[in-house]
Amino acid sequence: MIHVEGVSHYFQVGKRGKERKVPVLHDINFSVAKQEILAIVGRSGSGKSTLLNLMSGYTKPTSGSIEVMNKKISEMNEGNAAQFRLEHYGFIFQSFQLIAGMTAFENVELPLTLKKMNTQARRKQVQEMLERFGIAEFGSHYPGELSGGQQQRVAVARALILQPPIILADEPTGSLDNENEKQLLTIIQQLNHEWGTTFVIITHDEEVASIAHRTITLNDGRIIANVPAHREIGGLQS
Ligand SMILES: Nc1ncnc2c1ncn2[C@@H]1O[C@H](COP(=O)(O)OP(=O)(O)OP(=O)(O)O)[C@@H](O)[C@H]1O
Repeated sequence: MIHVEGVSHYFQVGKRGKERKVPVLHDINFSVAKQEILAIVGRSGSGKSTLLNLMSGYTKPTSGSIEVMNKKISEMNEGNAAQFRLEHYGFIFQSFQLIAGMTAFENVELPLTLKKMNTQARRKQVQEMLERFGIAEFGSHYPGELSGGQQQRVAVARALILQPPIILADEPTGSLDNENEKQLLTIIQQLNHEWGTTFVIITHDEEVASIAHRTITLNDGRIIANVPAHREIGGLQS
């Protein structure tokens, strides 16, 4: 599904004439299987978000290649990478990233509207998604009228409504309390099982890593561990 091969990356920082290179990732190699839940852990500054940006095609690696579903995203131009993201990825962030001026229903509906799906089919699909996520009664609420846990469920419903094959998540439970975190992890496991969605999740949180099929640990831009959990991909997890 995803193959990261020999990826190194540095950022150029400083004023013109005084630029210097900041190496961030060094010779990163790993693959993600279809329907796998991969957790990426590591200290602050170890390169996790940079790696996710490279996998999503927002950043081009200094060297090495990243292939996603048989396409080299690391070599795509901006337009092709944007199109690729629309068709293959859903994104979940710690900060939800909901549109404040739209209701919960409209936020979840947005990807379907952009896809020009007809109104009736759209409404039905959004309603089903809100029900599945236990937030149907809040459809008419604006994000500012929802709790953090409810907002994150809206954000996850929006990320998943087009059933993308891959979800990239950056600290998805970072703003949630224990109860909301558990609910979100249950939803992730269900969709992973039911729809075969592949998840790559950056996390500081051991609870999140506990639902993963494999955990990669980064330290100073290097993979220092790549450890499978003894849990079958595609199987229902306890
Ligand atoms: N655009 C940039 N320009 C220069 N340096 C950057 C840039 N983005 C990230 N860095 C540097 O790259 C290193 C890795 O950052 P990154 O955000 O990938 O780490 P992280 O593991 O996700 O950290 P955190 O857990 O705190 O989010 C850091 O030293 C950071 O300062």
